[in-house]
Formats: sequence, structure tokens, C-alpha cells
Amino acid sequence: MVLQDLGRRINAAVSDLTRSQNLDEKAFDGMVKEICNALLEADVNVKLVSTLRKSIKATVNFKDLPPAVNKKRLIQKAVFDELVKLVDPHAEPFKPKKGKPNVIMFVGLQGSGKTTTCTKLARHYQTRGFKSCLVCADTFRAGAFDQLKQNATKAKIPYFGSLTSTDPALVAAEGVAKFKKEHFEIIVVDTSGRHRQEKDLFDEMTQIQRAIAPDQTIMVLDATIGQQAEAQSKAFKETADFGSIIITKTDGHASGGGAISAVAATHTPIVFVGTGEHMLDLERFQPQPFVSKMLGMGDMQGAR
Ligand SMILES: Nc1nc2c(ncn2[C@@H]2O[C@H](COP(=O)(O)OP(=O)(O)OP(=O)(O)O)[C@@H](O)[C@H]2O)c(=O)[nH]1
Repeated sequence: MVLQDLGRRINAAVSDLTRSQNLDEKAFDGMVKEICNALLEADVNVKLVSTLRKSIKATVNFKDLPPAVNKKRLIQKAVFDELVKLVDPHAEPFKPKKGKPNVIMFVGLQGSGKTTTCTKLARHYQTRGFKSCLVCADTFRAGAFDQLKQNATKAKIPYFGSLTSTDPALVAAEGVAKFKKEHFEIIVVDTSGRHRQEKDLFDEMTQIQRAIAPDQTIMVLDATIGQQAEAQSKAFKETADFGSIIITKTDGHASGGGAISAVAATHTPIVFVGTGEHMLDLERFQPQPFVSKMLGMGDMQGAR
């Protein structure tokens, strides 16, 4: 189920209830059930959905509501707050500092959108006054360096890589050292992926991490992978201990629930979402506006 569809369905469940003549406990339970079904169909983890259901019911506590209370508002707010909690890990995302090198290493499976997102992020910071560059430490996939080179050239971002080396940690270290010497402030390091989690990939990630000691490691997660997102992000977290997540392909037919579950499983904030193939298709992620937008409830923040 596409995220917008999920939002529409949750919104419809809340609206149906709050519009109905007899807003009784049975109708309220029906709404909670419909919201939970929608989340499950969107690949949100079963345990998370169960927690959300209990929290909404406890917050609203239908039986003991005083007659004067605005039930509509209360229910809307409870649903909104619980959805925000789902995507908010309560951890501060990394903020690069000006005037010093900030080394940002990307990890993720092959095809998740790493290379594209590396360029988007370098460009994002470049337009905000950071001297940015790209390092290609993907010596595994033929054509990876060419792809990064093309993207970097289009975005007018300096880059480093090797067509001949087979040692990704060495290439990464060389690139980072060169750009540090040249006083770059954002040094984005692209690493290789594999089709699935495997030992080779994890060994390589650890070696690169050791070689460049990144200030931040970002995991790129494809929104279309659904249920696998949770296990995948947990495995990456154990090895690479990434501090942020970027979800890509949120513009496609993705069931974003998997991504939501990944956040909860790793207590790691989503910092950006990819919204298309173009260089500019990168949006900052913030839990409250995200949920407002998903539900088409522009006014919910004001209700807080
Ligand atoms: N629609 C859409 N496509 C995206 C997005 N981000 C990346 N892509 C596309 O996804 C495909 C894979 O992206 P890459 O950047 O090559 O993936 P990668 O993870 O670097 O792959 P490897 O280098 O093989 O590990 C490309 O066709 C990108 O254009 C996004 O946010 N939306």
C-alpha cells in the first residue's frame, strides 16, 4: 500500500467516526481496528501496531470521557500523536559543522539508491554553503565509479575514486585524506552494496569504517522492500552502527510501513527521504510534518 493510501485510509477511519451520529465505544473500537489493519497492510510491524492500538485506547479511554470533552478533537489528536511516535525515535539527527571536515559514509544494499542519494546529499549541503565532495569507495560493482563521476559532474561536485584499485578501504582513506587536506567540509563516501546482506559486505563496511572513522554513517533504505526493512536495518545497525537513515523511492508504489518499522527497530532517525530520481528530489524528514502530510491533516500540529 502506498503511503498516501495509508494516510487516506487512516484519515477516512477517523473522519467516519467523528462524523457519525452515535460516537460510541463500539464505533471507536471499529475505527482503531481499521487503522491497525491499514498499518499492517502497509507492512508496519505487528508489535508496533499492537502498541499503537493500546496507546490510542488508553489515551482516549472512551468509557471515562467527561460529556463536555470534544471527542472528535481528542481522537484525532491521539491518532496523530501515536503515528508521530511511530516514526520519531527521539534521537537528534547528525548536524554537520562548518569549518571542519564532516565525513559521511553511506551504507546499504545494491540498488537501494546509495549513489544517487550521496550526490543528492552532497549537493544539498553544497547549496547551503558547505564545501562538499564525493568519494567512491565502491570497487565491487563495475561502473560504480563512472556513475558517481557522472552524477558529481552534473552537480558540479568534486569527486575521487579509482578505476583500478580493488581495495575499497584504501580508496576511501585516500579520498578522505585528499579532501581533508583541501579543507572540504562535507566528504560523502559511497560504498558498495550487494544484492543481500552477506558477510563480504559487512566485512568491507567495517574495514572502510575503520579506515576513515566517519563522523556519521547513513543507511540507505529502499522504501519498496516492505517487511524486510526491519531485519535488514537491524543487521546493518549491528555491524555498521549507522546514526541516520535515508529512505529512498518514497515517490514509487512503496509500502512505507517497512521503513517506519526500521526506525522503531533501530531507534535511529530518518533524516531525509528520496522523492524521485532527480538530483533535487531529496526532502528533509521530520516526524510531525510527515504524519500531517501523510494524513492530509495540515491542521493537526496547530491542535497540539
Ligand atoms: N523513483 C526513485 N528512484 C530512485 C530514488 N533514489 C534512487 N533511485 C533510483 O534507483 C536506482 C538505483 O540507484 P543507485 O543510486 O544506482 O543505487 P545504489 O544503491 O548506489 O546501487 P549500487 O551502487 O549498485 O550499490 C537508480 O535508477 C536511481 O535513479 C528515489 O528517491 N526515487
